[in-house]
Formats: sequence, C-alpha cells, structure tokens
Amino acid sequence: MTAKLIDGKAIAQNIRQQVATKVSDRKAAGKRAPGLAVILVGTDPASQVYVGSKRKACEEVGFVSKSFDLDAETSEKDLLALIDQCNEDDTINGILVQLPLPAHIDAAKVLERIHPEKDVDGFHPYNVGRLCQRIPVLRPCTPMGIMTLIKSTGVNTYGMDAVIVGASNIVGRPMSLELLLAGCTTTVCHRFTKDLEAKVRSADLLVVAVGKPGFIPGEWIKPGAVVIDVGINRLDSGKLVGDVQFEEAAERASFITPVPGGVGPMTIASLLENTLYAAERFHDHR
Ligand SMILES: Nc1nc(=O)c2c([nH]1)NC[C@@H]1CN(c3ccc(C(=O)N[C@@H](CCC(=O)O)C(=O)O)cc3)C=[N+]21
Repeated sequence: MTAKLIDGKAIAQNIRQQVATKVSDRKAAGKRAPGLAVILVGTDPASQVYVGSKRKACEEVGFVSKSFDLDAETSEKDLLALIDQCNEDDTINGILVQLPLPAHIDAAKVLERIHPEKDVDGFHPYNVGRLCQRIPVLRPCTPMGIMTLIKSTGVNTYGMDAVIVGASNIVGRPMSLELLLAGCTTTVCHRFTKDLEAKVRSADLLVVAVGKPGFIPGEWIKPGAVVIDVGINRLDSGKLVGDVQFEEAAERASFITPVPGGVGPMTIASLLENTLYAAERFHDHR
C-alpha cells in the first residue's frame, strides 16, 4: 500500500476532546450544558446501534441527551407534535430525527418542521440553501466531517477535479456544495451517469457514497488521488467494507479513508460540533 491512511477515528476523537473542553468551560462559566434530542421511530437494529452511539458520544462530551423512542406505528401528526415541543424547549439546542423513517411518514415534512437553529443534522432546506449560497450555518454532518478529513491531509483543494459518486440529499448533494465552496470543480455521478469509469478515472478527489460493497474497482483510481469512502457495508462474513475496493485503491491513491474508522466516526464528531455551535450561536443567553 502506498497511500497514507486518513485516520477518521483519531481525528474524531480529537474533536470530541475539544468539544468536551469547551463544554466544561461553559459549565464553569455558569452556562447550561448543550442539550440534544435524539428521536428514533421504530426498532430497526442498525438505527438502534447508530442512535446508541450518538447518545453515548453526547454524554461523553458532557451534553445532555434526551431520548425519544417512538414505536413504528407512531403517526406523522404525533411526531410533528414532538418536534414542536422540542422546538419550544429551551434546554434542547439540537434535534436529530434518525433516518430512515417508516414509509407512512413524510420525512421531508418532518425535517422541515425542525427549527433551522436546532437543525444539527443540517438537513433543513434553509441550512442546505445557506450552504448552496456560500454562507453556511449548520452544515450536513457527513460532508462536514469529510471536509475536516480532507483538511487534515494538508492538500490544497483549490482547482482540484472532484468527483462524487452518489447524489443523495444526506451525502452526495451537500458534498458537492462543500467541495464547490472549497474551490473544486465538481462532478456528481448517479444511476443515469454515462461512462462512470471515465469520470472516476479523471478524479483528483473522489468521494463515493452509494452503499454497494466494492462498487468502485481500485484500478479506476487516478494515481495520487485522494479517496474518501462513505460506504459502510456488512458482508455475510460479518466484515465491514466500503464502496471502494480498498487494497487496490490504496496502491494508487495518495490518501484514503478506511472502513471502518474513516468517515463514520466523523459524522458523529460533526454532530457534536454542530450542537455546541447551535448552543453558543443561537441560545447563548441560556
Ligand atoms: N438523522 C440522521 N443523521 C445521521 O447522521 C444518520 C442517520 N440519520 N441515519 C443513519 C446514518 C448512519 N450514520 C452513521 C454514524 C456513525 C457511523 C460510525 O461511527 N461508524 C463507525 C463504526 C461502524 C460500525 O461498526 O458499524 C465506522 O465507520 O468506523 C456510521 C454511520 C449516521 N446516520
């Protein structure tokens, strides 16, 4: 392997430590600990694991985490009422509704109900629009964490050709806005893209978020490229792998993220940063 590994786990741990220090300083100054409401609808085992690690991370840095576990049949109306209640609650600085939601609930409607100042996932159209117009406030957590990883490499992103594979609302689209803001020329690929191979081969910076194990062959990586793998796929063997064929890609890339221990831990670190930011910027008088 010739690429340098980007150690997301260590970088995330460092951010968590910095957030914890700021929280204890706030407490010493007589201010309230930031509060995060974590709302889970249903009992999807993967969602339960992710929500559990977010709650644990909150407590580790000294936040107050408020858990709302609703059963899978909860109506949209009841969920909206809970969000209204969290919007009103001065002890809550951030609201996270774990996705995916059950099919009978309109997720876009739910996310729009969260007050933009408490939208620590950065999914509200207001916050996406702010990022689009180069005046970000609360930024979507996974792309924000990826920007922190890219900065850690010291590479200059200005003028890079960036290719993003996957055009979801939670990763691919906001990722393209972040990279545009960082001076890249960005191409977003999706299921209708012609000649994906040629586009990937042209990438100085590649971000892959499709959720298919080994979807990008390692030979497609341009020598010296920076490779960010957002996929987390569990194989039947129990092994976790990304969307990029790691060993082959690592022979060609200059920097590459591992799975696990790459992008995943950064998503949670960004959530903590956003919650602290919301508390300081919008609710500091409390
Ligand atoms: N409203 C909302 N916000 C989210 O941020 C959100 C969501 N819904 N729904 C589900 C996805 C998934 N997600 C992850 C967070 C951390 C890891 C993580 O820490 N992964 C570790 C461990 C992987 C493992 O062992 O499973 C790693 O990659 O090293 C992964 C995935 C946040 N999500």
